[in-house]
Amino acid sequence: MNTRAPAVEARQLVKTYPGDVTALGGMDITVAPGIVFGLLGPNGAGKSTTVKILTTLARPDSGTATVAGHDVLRHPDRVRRAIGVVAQQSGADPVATGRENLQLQGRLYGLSGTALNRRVDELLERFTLADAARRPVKGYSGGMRRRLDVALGLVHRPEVLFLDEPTTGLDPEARTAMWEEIGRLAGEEGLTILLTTHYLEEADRLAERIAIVDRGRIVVEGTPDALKGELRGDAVRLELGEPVGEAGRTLLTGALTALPGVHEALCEGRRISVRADDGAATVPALLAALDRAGVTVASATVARPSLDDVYLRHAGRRYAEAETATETVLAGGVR
Ligand SMILES: Nc1ncnc2c1ncn2[C@@H]1O[C@H](COP(=O)(O)OP(=O)(O)OP(=O)(O)O)[C@@H](O)[C@H]1O
Repeated sequence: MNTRAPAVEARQLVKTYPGDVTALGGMDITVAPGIVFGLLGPNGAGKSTTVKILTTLARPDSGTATVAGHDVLRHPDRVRRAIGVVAQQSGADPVATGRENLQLQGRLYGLSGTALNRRVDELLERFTLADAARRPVKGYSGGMRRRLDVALGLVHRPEVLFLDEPTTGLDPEARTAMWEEIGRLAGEEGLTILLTTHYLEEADRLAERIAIVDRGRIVVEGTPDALKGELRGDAVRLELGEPVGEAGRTLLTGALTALPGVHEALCEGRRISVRADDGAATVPALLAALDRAGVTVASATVARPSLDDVYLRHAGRRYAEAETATETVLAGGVR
């Protein structure tokens, strides 16, 4: 059992932005030291606001938080010494070389002389940037820039590293390389990593524990396997010929959950999600029940539970829908 104090502890963080936007509505997080903790949620869920508060860049309206044992409101300077931050936007100077960027960052943290040079060389090597070290950053690929950003966040050997959407905007190859890099970092010298992501796959792959954020709160937290394990059996998804109305929905879900081996059924618009012991074996009975109810089925698929199903269960909507809903809001200029 891990008896060390939490690396990050936030209690009931509330943050409201002008225009009555509640970004955080009582956020609680506890991150044990030495693990990769994933804050997973769609755009606008409140992940960046949480990171800003924990990294002392914003103040909560109420609530408390400690990072590496220091109170973010009372001792922001101590927190800043103990953390590394890799923000969504690169902090590197594009005109300076990779080496110069690292040297400047090191100096800001009080390193100098051979200690600084040694640390810079080590990081350039570590992030496979040694060959590009003398080239201006503006000529780097997206993946190289991101690796430099992470190296910059590590110059002063922080206890806690914040990675805000580390792979957003990277092509699939660079994303996989970054995942491998983060995986390697995780095993190192007790470093704690808090990463935010809106990629289900990223959280599943990297994080030892995941907290799902929806509308400014944690809706569920646990290991990826435990979260998926909550959902017994297979997920069966049925696409309907036409949407089902409110009244029909209750009748249908009642009829489907009465079938043997079916644990739950959720109907939203044209889609029915069913959880069943043996998905493939249950499909014929599901189709027959829907046929009896006069509902036409366009397609049926069987899958192992994914984090998307966990999100649906706890947030009450599909992950992709939550993302689209936010995009609509953004397109409307509300943000
Ligand atoms: N400076 C601001 N002024 C007004 N509203 C804001 C501001 N920053 C964030 N918000 C709003 O607060 C909510 C939470 O935003 P936040 O950026 O924390 O979410 P997020 O989960 O990090 O999303 P993203 O992945 O897009 O960064 C959203 O509704 C957002 O529009």
